[in-house]
Amino acid sequence: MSELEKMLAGEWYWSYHPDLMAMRARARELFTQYNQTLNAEKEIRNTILTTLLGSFGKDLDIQPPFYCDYGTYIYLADNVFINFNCTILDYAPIRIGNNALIGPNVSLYAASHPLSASHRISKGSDIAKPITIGDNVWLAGNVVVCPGVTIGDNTTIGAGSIVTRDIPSNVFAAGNPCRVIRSVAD
Ligand SMILES: CC(=O)SCCNC(=O)CCNC(=O)[C@H](O)C(C)(C)COP(=O)(O)OP(=O)(O)OC[C@H]1O[C@@H](n2cnc3c(N)ncnc32)[C@H](O)[C@@H]1OP(=O)(O)O
Repeated sequence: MSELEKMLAGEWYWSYHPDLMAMRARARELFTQYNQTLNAEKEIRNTILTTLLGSFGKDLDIQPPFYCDYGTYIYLADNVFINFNCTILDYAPIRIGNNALIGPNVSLYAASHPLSASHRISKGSDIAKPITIGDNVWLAGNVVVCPGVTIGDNTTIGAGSIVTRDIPSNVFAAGNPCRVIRSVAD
């Protein structure tokens, strides 16, 4: 298996393989271009995002600056709004559903490393798990979503939360670690 195949299979892999570094360099060039665009330059933004992202739906609005590692593994549905300074480490697929509101300084991290220091400093010490965010979800400012987390439809995650475990649909959850605070009826 190549390092890319291992990464996408959720196995330990070496993220400094030249092929992976080249893919990340490509993403950096594209988001650097994107981050220099003006709000009125919608066609230029759309062209860059078409090259950068895995897929996206209608009416996407990403406010610069925006950062990601590959872009290729980011899949956005319709009517997604991403506010300033979002960081997405898409070493595994990251899916965001329809009508998402992503607050400022939100970070979605699919990438992780071992806690054992000797393993961490060896080659092959990277691992990634997908993140899935349902439809109509609001992640308030400064939320961090950890690898492998799924957040259900219609849920709100309060500002500053660190989401380490799955959160169900139709709730307000917050805190570090993020816990369900209450159900939210529509
Ligand atoms: C798309 C964009 O650009 S978003 C723009 C930026 N705006 C934001 O980031 C919004 C910031 N506000 C929040 O995140 C808030 O958490 C909200 C609005 C989601 C919810 O706030 P509230 O309606 O006040 O929550 P609610 O009254 O249900 O609070 C219930 C409990 O949860 C606690 N709580 C509320 N928010 C949080 C939070 N972010 N972190 C930890 N605990 C929280 C409350 O203190 C309360 O605890 P208590 O009962 O012990 O007093």
